[in-house]
Amino acid sequence: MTATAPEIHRGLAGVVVDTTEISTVIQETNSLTYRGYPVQDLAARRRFEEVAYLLWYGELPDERQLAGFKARERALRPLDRTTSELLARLPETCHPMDVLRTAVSYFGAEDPTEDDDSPAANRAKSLTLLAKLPTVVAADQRRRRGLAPIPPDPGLGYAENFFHMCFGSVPDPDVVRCFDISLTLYAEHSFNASTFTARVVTSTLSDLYSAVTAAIGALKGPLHGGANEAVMHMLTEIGDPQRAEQWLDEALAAKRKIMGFGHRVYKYGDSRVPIMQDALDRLVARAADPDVTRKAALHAALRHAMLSRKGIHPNLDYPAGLAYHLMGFDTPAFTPIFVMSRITGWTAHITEQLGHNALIRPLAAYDGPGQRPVPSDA
Ligand SMILES: CC(=O)SCCNC(=O)CCNC(=O)[C@H](O)C(C)(C)COP(=O)(O)OP(=O)(O)OC[C@H]1O[C@@H](n2cnc3c(N)ncnc32)[C@H](O)[C@@H]1OP(=O)(O)O
Ligand SMILES: O=C([O-])CC(=O)C(=O)O
Repeated sequence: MTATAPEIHRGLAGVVVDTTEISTVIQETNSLTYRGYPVQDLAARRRFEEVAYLLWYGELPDERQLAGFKARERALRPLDRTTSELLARLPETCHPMDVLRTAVSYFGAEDPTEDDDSPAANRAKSLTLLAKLPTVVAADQRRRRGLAPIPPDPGLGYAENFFHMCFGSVPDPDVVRCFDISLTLYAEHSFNASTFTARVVTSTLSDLYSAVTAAIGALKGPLHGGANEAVMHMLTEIGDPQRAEQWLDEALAAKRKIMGFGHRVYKYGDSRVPIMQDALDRLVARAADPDVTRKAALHAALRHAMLSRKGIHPNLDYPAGLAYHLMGFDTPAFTPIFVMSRITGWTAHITEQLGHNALIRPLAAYDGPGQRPVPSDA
């Protein structure tokens, strides 16, 4: 009797591995919902802190709950001296995602409750990370510019405080709003590679910091979160809107992946792109600067060329990359900013995984050499 060959799903494409209550893409409407709420409505009507609360607690906060949540987050923002000194010792040649990964690993090492995986302990750790990660990202960007860190301001909201810690000032509310929208859009996306990584680590009953450290590693790659930074490098390489089509033809002929395009789940366009593109258009319009207009024209030209050549739509990283550039952030900080937002989704999934845990351990079809004798020593 011949055994039937197992069906292989490379990259787990199309495989449903578990249930989740946190978010879903509704294919019929091409809409993403967090805990049932359409993300475009959350982005339009709520601030990122409220979205974080929703992802963790399952419901939007009332006024009192939001005030308490904000106060706790603001109080946790400062880094202690040891952490600041440790991070300042990391080589500036390393990627800022390495700094973030090291920071989270260190937060775990110094937390005496690291192995307490009760919901209350994990909620406290999640809030600590949400509060401290922007402080790490901002200090690291300033260090690379040869500038001293700026301490967090507990009087400012999450988005405003990040600008303050990066630049020593808060831009006008339109810019802050565009940034806040990007944080809402980046917060959660079901079983993407980094979230799944966090769930795999959690499924072994390892601790939250280990799961987040691993997730940061997964997000860093250019096929995932690293694409927002890669988009900016690509636009810089192309340089001129007139070159977009020729550059694309050559890149496709060389079998290059075009950064910020394509998606495992969305085949007819990422539901988050219209909202982020709208925010980007607002940033371009308010800049009223020929250089910004040229960058926006190049961005649009490449989008049109990619759609006409390959029929492939942009993903969220495409408009977010240029938007972060126009907000003044250094390109290597783009993926760390993604982490500042996605920490909410990752930790919501860690809690959910622990709530009905099953060790994640798939099978592989072996196609190596058949069994053979070990040769005797030479
Ligand atoms: C927030 C996020 O993480 S969103 C994703 C960010 N990543 C990127 O922008 C990186 C560029 N994009 C890609 O590499 C891919 O589209 C991925 C990794 C996102 C999705 O990949 P998959 O679901 O595995 O799709 P797959 O790679 O099989 O693509 C299907 C076809 O479209 C092509 N394709 C998909 N995306 C691209 C792209 N960006 N550039 C060129 N061709 C592409 C593939 O080459 C493939 O063509 P083929 O059938 O002729 O071989
Ligand atoms: O879902 C994915 O595969 C990637 C993505 O868009 C995200 O993580 O936001």
